[in-house]
Amino acid sequence: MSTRLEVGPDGVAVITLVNPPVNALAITVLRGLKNNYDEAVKRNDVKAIVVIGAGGKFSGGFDINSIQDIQKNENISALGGRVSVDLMSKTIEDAIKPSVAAIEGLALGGGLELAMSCHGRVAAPKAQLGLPELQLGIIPGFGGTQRLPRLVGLTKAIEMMLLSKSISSEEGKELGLVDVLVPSNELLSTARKLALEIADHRKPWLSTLYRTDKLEPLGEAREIIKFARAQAQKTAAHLPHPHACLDAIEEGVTNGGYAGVLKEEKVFLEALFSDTAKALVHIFFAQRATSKIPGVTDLNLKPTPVKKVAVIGGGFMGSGIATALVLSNIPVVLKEVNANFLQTGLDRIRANLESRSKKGKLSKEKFDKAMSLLKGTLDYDDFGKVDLVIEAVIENIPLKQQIFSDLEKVCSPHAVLASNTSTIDLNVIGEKTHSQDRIIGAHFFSPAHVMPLLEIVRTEKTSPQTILDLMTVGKIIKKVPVVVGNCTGFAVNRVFFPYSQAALMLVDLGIDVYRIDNAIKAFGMPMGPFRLADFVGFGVGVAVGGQYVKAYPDRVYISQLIPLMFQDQRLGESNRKGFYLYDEKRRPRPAPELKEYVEKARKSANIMPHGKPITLTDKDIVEMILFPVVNEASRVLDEGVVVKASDLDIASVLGMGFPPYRGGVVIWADSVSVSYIYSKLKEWSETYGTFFKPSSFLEERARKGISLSAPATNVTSKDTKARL
Ligand SMILES: C[C@H](O)CC(=O)SCCNC(=O)CCNC(=O)[C@H](O)C(C)(C)COP(=O)(O)OP(=O)(O)OC[C@H]1O[C@@H](n2cnc3c(N)ncnc32)[C@H](O)[C@@H]1OP(=O)(O)O
Repeated sequence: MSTRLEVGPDGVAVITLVNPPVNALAITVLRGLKNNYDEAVKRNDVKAIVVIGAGGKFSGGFDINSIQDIQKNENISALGGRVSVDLMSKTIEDAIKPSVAAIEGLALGGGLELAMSCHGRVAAPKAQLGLPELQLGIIPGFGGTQRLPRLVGLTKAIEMMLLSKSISSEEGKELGLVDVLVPSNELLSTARKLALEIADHRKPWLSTLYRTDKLEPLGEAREIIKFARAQAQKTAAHLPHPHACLDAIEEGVTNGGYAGVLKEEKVFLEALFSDTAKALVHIFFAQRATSKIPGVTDLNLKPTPVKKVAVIGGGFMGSGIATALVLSNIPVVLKEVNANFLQTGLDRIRANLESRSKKGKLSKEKFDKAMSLLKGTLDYDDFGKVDLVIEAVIENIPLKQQIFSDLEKVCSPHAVLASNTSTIDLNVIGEKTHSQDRIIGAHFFSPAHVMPLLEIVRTEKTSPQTILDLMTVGKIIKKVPVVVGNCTGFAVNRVFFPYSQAALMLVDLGIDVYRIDNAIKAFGMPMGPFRLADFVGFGVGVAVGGQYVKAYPDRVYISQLIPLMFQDQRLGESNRKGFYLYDEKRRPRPAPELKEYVEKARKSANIMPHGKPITLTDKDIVEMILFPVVNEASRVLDEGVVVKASDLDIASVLGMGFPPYRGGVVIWADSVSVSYIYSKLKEWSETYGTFFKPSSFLEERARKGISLSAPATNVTSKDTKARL
């Protein structure tokens, strides 16, 4: 892990970044770069310098492992000094010899910042260029906030940074970020040539930091920054770092690039140690760790190529799943029970694709391609040729059992047989087959073509090959697959069931519905529990609630509120009447008549102490709703429903919208303190009943002072073990 220096007879020193897989700028690489530059500048046989990345990738940026080390050890020595000032500016940009970056594959974060410190940039087609640091809760820290606006203009640079949005090298060429675009095989030779031309002053020797030609005039620049601040306030009100990034940009626009670099350095270091950055860096690694499943991904198995998929059922879930598949170029056979249902399913898929086209996210060509991959059917004739079936019919056990026993007969023996059930035990679904090893859950979240999470549910009989094959398809269709065990609600729905239960109990205890939603939204959830109940629909809520009462009778709270409303044909958002009323654009407003239902429910529950509403702060509300979620998460960890705690963090963020800048439900619980959560749950369980009773796992961790995210081997629990 370092760099390589080779000086050619043409007088060009080629410095190669070598740190697979993405040539991240680890401290050794940054040191190597500095040493190579010092040597190249000193040597008489060197006229110019080219920087390139090994293995077809320029660089994925500063090493995020080092960021985590810096955060954990609270020590910035892993940065290797003042990289922005000393290496990027003084050593590279101000050198007496010019440099050219030869970019292939990707130049992200510190990688692009390195390229922008060079005096020219040559790129191969389709390289990915961007400054995605804000996604990690930090800001660009190697001069990017200054150099990018000077190369592409303020508006585009702000968009790229604030949205962490990368562009292609083709777009980079149009904008001026890339000077020359050449085929891969000409990349190095063209970069050498350009470097020599700059050295000989046949091409301009431009130091980006001192350029102003692309910057908007000061007044206009200030307006652009003001607008960006307003946007950041609207879209990310909880987050300070987008504003910090704009502060650094503004300093450079007002007082010059070098002043901007100094401001950026200060702000970058502050952001690095923020809770937001710690949480988002955790999320970065947690997301990648979901692909590492012991006993599955470490067996050297090869994924079976999935060339064609069958989806059974063209309802909302089935059509969403089929949409996700055709969007990723996988041919789909959609099966329904009659021509009418089939047409409705196909129309839904078309509508999903059209909605993307209208938003400019799908070209006409891609739309046509996706539609051409779709075939409707009423029989099993095509099923012999599919490699994967995803069943998405109604939650009816005999129906599903029949389908799976049919599938066993009509599909090839290697085909993966998946069910999108969210409540039915997969062992029961596969009971009537001899193919339990290839039966698996593919639990998509609605809308399936939009939501990024895919819970892959394995039973004790599911084979590693089947799991691997579904994980692979999940990745192809751009989902984050999280492998979980087989239990009611799997990981996400199970952990978040107490979310609505606790909220209903608080209402019966006298707290206002809308106040609860507002407090939870202020915490950072995309919607409060009552807005969510409307969104999901009361029909689903009542049915799923029944399953939980059966599965976890010791910890459910039975409120009459939703059943009372349901009886009166209030179905939630679908008929525009639930806890809220909805206009034709589905905008919610409080429902004045809700009061009567609440009063009736409270009367029937009769749990207010001395018949009087309890008093809570917003903090209490958040804790009384989310600590039971943590409690269930602790059981899920204890039972081994997820492979590791960070899987639950990712699942909570991608499946429930738990705020990523809080790191996911487990890491958040650790940040609050396990013993505090335990003590509160214990107190409430004594006052309000067993719904709040802390799990033995939580109790043990609190007693021993061990975090919830620590691996299970640290604790021996008496509780039940994995139901995998
Ligand atoms: C001072 C500076 O301004 C600060 C910075 O530069 S911060 C870093 C900014 N850069 C980024 O945010 C880019 C982060 N990386 C990515 O977006 C993606 O990994 C990528 C687009 C580079 C590649 O994506 P993809 O091909 O899907 O592979 P992906 O699985 O994500 O990554 C491959 C491996 O590289 C690692 N990796 C990627 N970028 C890395 C980085 N900057 N540092 C350390 N490791 C990195 C991943 O952790 C993963 O490791 P694993 O195989 O052990 O799990």
